[in-house]
Amino acid sequence: MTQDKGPRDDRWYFKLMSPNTKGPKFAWLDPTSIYINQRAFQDLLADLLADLDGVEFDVVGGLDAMGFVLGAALAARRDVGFLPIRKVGKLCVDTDKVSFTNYSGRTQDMEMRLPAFAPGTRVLLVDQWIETGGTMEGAIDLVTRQKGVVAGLVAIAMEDTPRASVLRDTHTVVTAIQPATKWQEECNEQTLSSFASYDARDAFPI
Ligand SMILES: O=P(O)(O)OC[C@H]1O[C@H](OP(=O)(O)OP(=O)(O)O)[C@H](O)[C@@H]1O
Repeated sequence: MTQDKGPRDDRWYFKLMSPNTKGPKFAWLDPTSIYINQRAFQDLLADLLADLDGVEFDVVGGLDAMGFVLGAALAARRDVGFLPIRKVGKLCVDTDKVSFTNYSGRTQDMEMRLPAFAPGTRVLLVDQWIETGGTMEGAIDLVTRQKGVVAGLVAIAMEDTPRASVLRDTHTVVTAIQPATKWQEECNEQTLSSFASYDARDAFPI
Protein backbone atom coordinates (compact mmCIF):
# COMPACT_ATOMS: atom_id res chain seq x y z
CA MET A 1 0.00 0.00 0.00
CA THR A 2 1.17 3.52 -0.71
CA GLN A 3 2.43 5.53 2.28
CA ASP A 4 0.67 8.65 1.04
CA LYS A 5 -2.22 8.09 -1.32
CA GLY A 6 -2.93 11.80 -1.58
CA PRO A 7 -6.09 13.48 -0.35
CA ARG A 8 -9.24 11.35 -0.41
CA ASP A 9 -10.71 13.52 -3.16
CA ASP A 10 -7.53 13.43 -5.28
CA ARG A 11 -5.94 9.99 -5.10
CA TRP A 12 -2.71 9.55 -7.04
CA TYR A 13 -4.02 6.52 -8.93
CA PHE A 14 -6.93 8.35 -10.59
CA LYS A 15 -4.54 9.80 -13.16
CA LEU A 16 -3.56 6.30 -14.33
CA MET A 17 -6.94 5.90 -16.06
CA SER A 18 -6.53 5.77 -19.82
CA PRO A 19 -8.27 7.95 -22.40
CA ASN A 20 -10.17 6.43 -25.32
CA THR A 21 -7.95 6.30 -28.42
CA LYS A 22 -10.38 4.33 -30.61
CA GLY A 23 -13.34 6.61 -31.14
CA PRO A 24 -17.01 6.93 -30.25
CA LYS A 25 -17.95 3.25 -30.49
CA PHE A 26 -15.97 2.74 -27.29
CA ALA A 27 -16.26 4.02 -23.74
CA TRP A 28 -14.63 7.41 -23.18
CA LEU A 29 -12.04 6.04 -20.76
CA ASP A 30 -10.49 2.82 -19.55
CA PRO A 31 -10.04 2.58 -15.77
CA THR A 32 -8.53 -0.93 -16.01
CA SER A 33 -5.02 0.51 -16.05
CA ILE A 34 -5.47 1.00 -12.30
CA TYR A 35 -5.60 -2.79 -11.94
CA ILE A 36 -2.27 -3.33 -13.69
CA ASN A 37 -0.17 -1.55 -11.10
CA GLN A 38 -0.16 -3.36 -7.77
CA ARG A 39 0.16 -0.22 -5.65
CA ALA A 40 -2.69 1.45 -7.47
CA PHE A 41 -4.94 -1.60 -7.24
CA GLN A 42 -4.23 -2.09 -3.53
CA ASP A 43 -4.81 1.59 -2.81
CA LEU A 44 -8.09 1.54 -4.74
CA LEU A 45 -9.30 -1.52 -2.82
CA ALA A 46 -8.26 0.03 0.50
CA ASP A 47 -10.22 3.21 -0.25
CA LEU A 48 -13.36 1.34 -1.29
CA LEU A 49 -13.17 -0.98 1.71
CA ALA A 50 -12.71 1.94 4.09
CA ASP A 51 -15.87 3.52 2.72
CA LEU A 52 -17.67 0.17 2.97
CA ASP A 53 -16.95 -0.02 6.69
CA GLY A 54 -20.30 -0.59 8.37
CA VAL A 55 -22.00 -1.80 5.17
CA GLU A 56 -23.05 -5.39 5.77
CA PHE A 57 -23.42 -7.84 2.89
CA ASP A 58 -23.44 -11.60 2.40
CA VAL A 59 -22.14 -11.82 -1.15
CA VAL A 60 -20.68 -9.56 -3.85
CA GLY A 61 -22.47 -9.51 -7.20
CA GLY A 62 -20.05 -8.51 -9.93
CA LEU A 63 -21.21 -7.18 -13.31
CA ASP A 64 -19.75 -8.63 -16.50
CA ALA A 65 -17.03 -8.03 -17.34
CA MET A 66 -14.86 -5.58 -15.47
CA GLY A 67 -17.05 -5.68 -12.38
CA PHE A 68 -15.69 -9.22 -12.01
CA VAL A 69 -12.19 -7.90 -11.35
CA LEU A 70 -13.13 -5.28 -8.79
CA GLY A 71 -15.95 -7.31 -7.23
CA ALA A 72 -13.94 -10.49 -6.77
CA ALA A 73 -11.07 -8.59 -5.17
CA LEU A 74 -13.44 -6.87 -2.71
CA ALA A 75 -15.20 -10.18 -1.95
CA ALA A 76 -11.89 -11.87 -1.17
CA ARG A 77 -10.87 -9.01 1.13
CA ARG A 78 -14.20 -9.10 2.98
CA ASP A 79 -14.26 -12.92 3.13
CA VAL A 80 -17.59 -13.34 1.32
CA GLY A 81 -18.53 -15.18 -1.86
CA PHE A 82 -18.75 -13.79 -5.37
CA LEU A 83 -21.76 -14.02 -7.69
CA PRO A 84 -21.07 -13.29 -11.39
CA ILE A 85 -23.85 -11.43 -13.21
CA ARG A 86 -23.17 -12.24 -16.82
CA LYS A 87 -23.87 -10.98 -20.29
CA VAL A 88 -26.42 -13.26 -21.92
CA GLY A 89 -25.66 -16.67 -23.38
CA LYS A 90 -22.74 -17.73 -21.19
CA LEU A 91 -24.26 -19.57 -18.24
CA CYS A 92 -25.11 -23.26 -18.79
CA VAL A 93 -27.50 -23.38 -15.80
CA ASP A 94 -31.02 -22.03 -15.21
CA THR A 95 -31.01 -18.24 -15.28
CA ASP A 96 -33.16 -15.16 -14.92
CA LYS A 97 -32.64 -12.51 -17.58
CA VAL A 98 -33.11 -8.74 -17.91
CA SER A 99 -32.73 -6.37 -20.84
CA PHE A 100 -30.95 -3.07 -20.34
CA THR A 101 -29.60 -0.20 -22.40
CA ASN A 102 -26.18 1.22 -21.54
CA TYR A 103 -24.13 4.27 -22.54
CA SER A 104 -23.66 2.93 -26.06
CA GLY A 105 -27.41 3.09 -26.69
CA ARG A 106 -27.45 -0.62 -27.44
CA THR A 107 -29.93 -2.89 -25.67
CA GLN A 108 -28.37 -6.02 -24.24
CA ASP A 109 -29.41 -8.88 -21.99
CA MET A 110 -27.81 -9.86 -18.71
CA GLU A 111 -28.31 -13.07 -16.73
CA MET A 112 -27.97 -14.36 -13.20
CA ARG A 113 -28.22 -17.97 -12.15
CA LEU A 114 -31.63 -19.06 -10.80
CA PRO A 115 -31.73 -19.59 -7.91
CA ALA A 116 -28.61 -17.74 -6.80
CA PHE A 117 -29.28 -17.18 -3.09
CA ALA A 118 -31.92 -17.47 -0.36
CA PRO A 119 -34.52 -14.70 0.03
CA GLY A 120 -33.18 -11.87 2.18
CA THR A 121 -29.56 -12.35 1.14
CA ARG A 122 -27.71 -9.01 1.15
CA VAL A 123 -25.93 -8.45 -2.17
CA LEU A 124 -23.30 -5.77 -2.76
CA LEU A 125 -23.32 -4.92 -6.48
CA VAL A 126 -19.97 -3.95 -7.98
CA ASP A 127 -19.18 -2.58 -11.40
CA GLN A 128 -16.23 -0.69 -12.75
CA TRP A 129 -18.08 2.38 -13.95
CA ILE A 130 -21.61 3.78 -13.97
CA GLU A 131 -22.57 6.15 -16.75
CA THR A 132 -26.29 6.07 -17.60
CA GLY A 133 -26.98 3.58 -14.80
CA GLY A 134 -28.75 1.21 -17.18
CA THR A 135 -26.46 -1.74 -16.49
CA MET A 136 -26.69 -1.32 -12.73
CA GLU A 137 -30.48 -0.96 -12.89
CA GLY A 138 -30.63 -4.32 -14.66
CA ALA A 139 -28.49 -5.97 -11.97
CA ILE A 140 -30.68 -4.48 -9.23
CA ASP A 141 -33.72 -6.00 -10.94
CA LEU A 142 -32.08 -9.41 -11.07
CA VAL A 143 -31.26 -9.32 -7.36
CA THR A 144 -34.64 -8.03 -6.19
CA ARG A 145 -36.57 -10.47 -8.40
CA GLN A 146 -34.96 -13.27 -6.40
CA LYS A 147 -35.93 -11.42 -3.21
CA GLY A 148 -32.37 -10.40 -2.45
CA VAL A 149 -31.56 -7.14 -0.70
CA VAL A 150 -29.26 -4.72 -2.51
CA ALA A 151 -26.82 -3.79 0.26
CA GLY A 152 -25.00 -1.17 -1.79
CA LEU A 153 -23.51 -0.20 -5.11
CA VAL A 154 -19.77 0.15 -5.72
CA ALA A 155 -17.84 1.57 -8.66
CA ILE A 156 -14.69 3.53 -9.34
CA ALA A 157 -16.95 6.37 -10.42
CA MET A 158 -20.56 7.17 -11.11
CA GLU A 159 -21.34 10.02 -13.48
CA ASP A 160 -24.01 12.51 -12.41
CA THR A 161 -26.40 11.46 -15.15
CA PRO A 162 -30.13 11.57 -14.38
CA ARG A 163 -30.68 7.84 -13.76
CA ALA A 164 -27.36 7.35 -12.01
CA SER A 165 -28.23 10.22 -9.68
CA VAL A 166 -31.45 8.41 -8.78
CA LEU A 167 -29.37 5.36 -7.87
CA ARG A 168 -27.22 7.53 -5.58
CA ASP A 169 -30.35 8.89 -3.90
CA THR A 170 -31.97 5.50 -3.39
CA HIS A 171 -29.01 3.24 -2.48
CA THR A 172 -25.87 3.18 -0.43
CA VAL A 173 -23.26 4.09 -3.04
CA VAL A 174 -19.49 3.86 -2.62
CA THR A 175 -17.29 5.30 -5.35
CA ALA A 176 -13.54 5.86 -5.42
CA ILE A 177 -14.06 9.24 -7.06
CA GLN A 178 -15.87 11.31 -4.48
CA PRO A 179 -19.05 13.24 -5.36
CA ALA A 180 -18.80 17.03 -5.71
CA THR A 181 -15.08 17.05 -6.48
CA LYS A 182 -12.94 18.19 -9.39
CA TRP A 183 -12.61 14.57 -10.52
CA GLN A 184 -16.39 14.09 -10.42
CA GLU A 185 -16.89 17.21 -12.55
CA GLU A 186 -14.35 15.93 -15.06
CA CYS A 187 -16.09 12.54 -15.18
CA ASN A 188 -19.37 14.31 -15.85
CA GLU A 189 -17.64 16.17 -18.72
CA GLN A 190 -16.13 12.85 -19.88
CA THR A 191 -12.69 14.38 -20.15
CA LEU A 192 -10.08 14.11 -17.41
CA SER A 193 -7.47 16.86 -17.17
CA SER A 194 -4.93 14.07 -16.53
CA PHE A 195 -5.42 12.87 -20.12
CA ALA A 196 -3.16 15.74 -21.26
CA SER A 197 -0.14 14.15 -19.55
CA TYR A 198 -1.27 10.51 -19.73
CA ASP A 199 1.56 8.01 -20.14
CA ALA A 200 0.65 4.30 -20.21
CA ARG A 201 4.04 3.44 -18.72
CA ASP A 202 3.01 5.05 -15.44
CA ALA A 203 0.69 2.08 -14.83
CA PHE A 204 3.24 -0.62 -15.61
CA PRO A 205 3.67 -3.19 -12.83
CA ILE A 206 6.77 -2.37 -10.86
O1 LIG B 1 -24.07 2.92 -16.72
P1 LIG B 1 -24.06 2.34 -18.11
O2 LIG B 1 -24.36 3.35 -19.17
O3 LIG B 1 -24.98 1.16 -18.17
O4 LIG B 1 -22.61 1.86 -18.43
C1 LIG B 1 -21.79 1.25 -17.50
C2 LIG B 1 -21.32 -0.09 -17.97
O5 LIG B 1 -20.50 0.07 -19.12
C3 LIG B 1 -19.20 -0.47 -18.86
O6 LIG B 1 -19.12 -1.79 -19.24
P2 LIG B 1 -19.15 -2.34 -20.73
O7 LIG B 1 -20.56 -2.63 -21.11
O8 LIG B 1 -18.42 -1.38 -21.62
O9 LIG B 1 -18.44 -3.74 -20.64
P3 LIG B 1 -17.11 -4.28 -19.95
O10 LIG B 1 -17.34 -4.27 -18.48
O11 LIG B 1 -17.04 -5.64 -20.52
O12 LIG B 1 -15.98 -3.36 -20.37
C4 LIG B 1 -19.08 -0.38 -17.35
O13 LIG B 1 -18.10 -1.23 -16.82
C5 LIG B 1 -20.47 -0.74 -16.91
O14 LIG B 1 -20.69 -2.14 -16.88
